[in-house]
Amino acid sequence: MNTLEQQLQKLDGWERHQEQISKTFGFDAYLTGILFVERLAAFAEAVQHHPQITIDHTNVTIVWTTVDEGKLTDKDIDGAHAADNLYQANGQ
Ligand SMILES: C[C@H](O)[C@H](O)[C@H]1CNC2=NC(N)=NC(=O)C2=N1
Repeated sequence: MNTLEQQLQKLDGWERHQEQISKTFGFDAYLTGILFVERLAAFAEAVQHHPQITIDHTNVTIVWTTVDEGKLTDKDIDGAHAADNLYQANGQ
């Protein structure tokens, strides 16, 4: 059985801060980062689970937590994998 802790350990480069996980993605151009944000936003709408997103020029920081439950859940793990997959698909 995969506990949340085990799933968190499988994530690459995500930092845990209490009941949040975050990762900063770097891009070679501002609009490449914006494209990543658009794709992640489409994912978020599809699954109705939305990350905090901070855009700082070519760096995009994603924070996942499950607001309704006030804690980390499987939805946040799924969101982290989705962000990683979209980042790779972007050719970064
Ligand atoms: C009704 C709606 O699906 C919920 O309010 C969703 C929307 N998006 C959400 N996003 C996040 N990050 N956490 C939530 O608990 C959450 N709840």
